[in-house]
Amino acid sequence: MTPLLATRGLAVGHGGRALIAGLELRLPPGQVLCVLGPNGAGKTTLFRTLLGLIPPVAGEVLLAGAPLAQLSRRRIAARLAHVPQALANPFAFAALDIVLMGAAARLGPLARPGPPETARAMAALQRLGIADLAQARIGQLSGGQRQLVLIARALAQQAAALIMDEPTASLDFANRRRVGQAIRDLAGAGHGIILSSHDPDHAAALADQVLLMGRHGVIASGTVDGTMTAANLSQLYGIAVSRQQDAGGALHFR
Ligand SMILES: Nc1ncnc2c1ncn2[C@@H]1O[C@H](COP(=O)(O)OP(=O)(O)OP(=O)(O)O)[C@@H](O)[C@H]1O
Repeated sequence: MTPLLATRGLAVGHGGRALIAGLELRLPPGQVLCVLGPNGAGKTTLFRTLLGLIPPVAGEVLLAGAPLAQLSRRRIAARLAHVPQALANPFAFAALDIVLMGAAARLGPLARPGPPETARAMAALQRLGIADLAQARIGQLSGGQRQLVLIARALAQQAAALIMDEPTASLDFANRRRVGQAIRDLAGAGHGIILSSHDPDHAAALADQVLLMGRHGVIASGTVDGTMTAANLSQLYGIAVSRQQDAGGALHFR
């Protein structure tokens, strides 16, 4: 099966200098790939490269088998959506307006969203269980609600692959769980999701595959169980890490 997103010999960085090289990622439908790494390892740089916002230092990104470099912004938007961090938004947009931006991403630059786009935006809000927030101002929502609105925007874009920048950062326990469940539901519906996290426990609970991105290159990648070992995480963060598995099978790192 053609992966939704893949990389071949990808090196990412700035000004022609690679932060990380030799990335061979493969994101099939229905999978969550979590990128873990210390501050400054290059997770955001990788995501910006996968989104086509900065060029690779070497290698290439393939979207549904097609080289990203040959696709227009609109073709990229049809296949890949970005969910940024839910930072406080000073603008007085309603949640529905934000989601409409996703629904309109495939329209031409001068086209205005019409009834089909509004219906798609409402359906996305409904799917995430927040249709009642459609008219709420984004600035008045909680961090968790804002994150769900941004995921709804990506869904309204109807791209199969989603890139999420620390989607559960700064969320409380309940919202973290809610957003985590939404991510697993999306994978269950056939989306492929790449996300970053600073929480190994949460990553282990959410992901099908992980990429451990160290300051000097990839430390390991593959399944959660085989990759998230105490030794690999100790190397990744430069501190002693122990791993435990609870009775339910969930992994915990200390
Ligand atoms: N536009 C830029 N030009 C040059 N260097 C940059 C640029 N953006 C980021 N960097 C550098 O690239 C390195 C990786 O940054 P990046 O933001 O990708 O890391 P990160 O893993 O996402 O970190 P964090 O976990 O703190 O978000 C850092 O050393 C950063 O200073």
